[in-house]
Amino acid sequence: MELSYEDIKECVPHDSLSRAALDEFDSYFAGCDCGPLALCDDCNDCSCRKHTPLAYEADGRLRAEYLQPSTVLPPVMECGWTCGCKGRCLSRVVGRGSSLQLQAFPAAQKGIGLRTLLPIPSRSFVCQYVGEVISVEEAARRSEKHRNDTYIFTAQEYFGNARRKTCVDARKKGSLARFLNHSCDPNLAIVPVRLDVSVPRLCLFAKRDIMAGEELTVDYGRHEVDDGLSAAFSRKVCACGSSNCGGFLPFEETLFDDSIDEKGSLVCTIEIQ
Ligand SMILES: C[S@@+](CC[C@H](N)C(=O)[O-])C[C@H]1O[C@@H](n2cnc3c(N)ncnc32)[C@H](O)[C@@H]1O
Repeated sequence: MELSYEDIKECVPHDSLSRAALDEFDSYFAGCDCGPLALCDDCNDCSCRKHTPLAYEADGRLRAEYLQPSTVLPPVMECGWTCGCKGRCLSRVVGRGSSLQLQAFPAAQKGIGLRTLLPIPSRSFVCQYVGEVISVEEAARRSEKHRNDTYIFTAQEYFGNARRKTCVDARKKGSLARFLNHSCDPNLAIVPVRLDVSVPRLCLFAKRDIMAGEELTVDYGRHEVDDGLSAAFSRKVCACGSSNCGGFLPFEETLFDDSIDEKGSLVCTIEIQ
């Protein structure tokens, strides 16, 4: 595992991205022209809300439907710096950041893990998975190289029949979120959130109330019944300790397949309306 990394606050584009993908980092949404006191909720005429409903409750927590498995959801889009609204806007949660205190700690067989020093209410924004945004081909190359030890998270979003993959590698550049370990019964869920530009931010929200001192975990990918090939394919034994543990880290089961999302990358799949 890789302990030294450059600490960054936001994702950075990598040269492996196409010109069009690089341009997305600088192409800002028009934003709403609401006044500084606007709430930008579903009850006013905010132009941002005409595209997507407000994803948050008044206390800033994500609406429950966004954490339901297998639901088709509208994308989460927040107001950003091109918008006229300011402090009262209810659509600025990731944009405001988090005041939670997170800490890396030794997590036995899992290496380093991440825990919270404060209680976290269910559906609160916890942190962003930041790193280098790399091309699918570069993700395939890197995950082949590091196999049992990857920091790449691939979000797959489906917009009807179109699929968009966003690959974020926190190996060399990242934040404390890079220490999130896998659990088959995780307390965090990953949700792509957009503000300012169309490149999604991979954001982690609490699936339930989390106590101070608890390890923060996420599900790295798909779960399949063990086909007996785990040992032959050198899959890493999962040490999550949950009662429904699948036995092996899910993202490593098809390391020797051809497609990028089966090459050891952590995968989340989201269907968007
Ligand atoms: C994104 S890193 C997480 C941080 C890592 N533990 C570290 O020390 O840097 C992913 C790697 O952590 C380890 N890991 C994560 N969850 C695990 C689990 N449930 N059981 C065993 N190892 C795990 C695996 O080596 C995996 O490739």
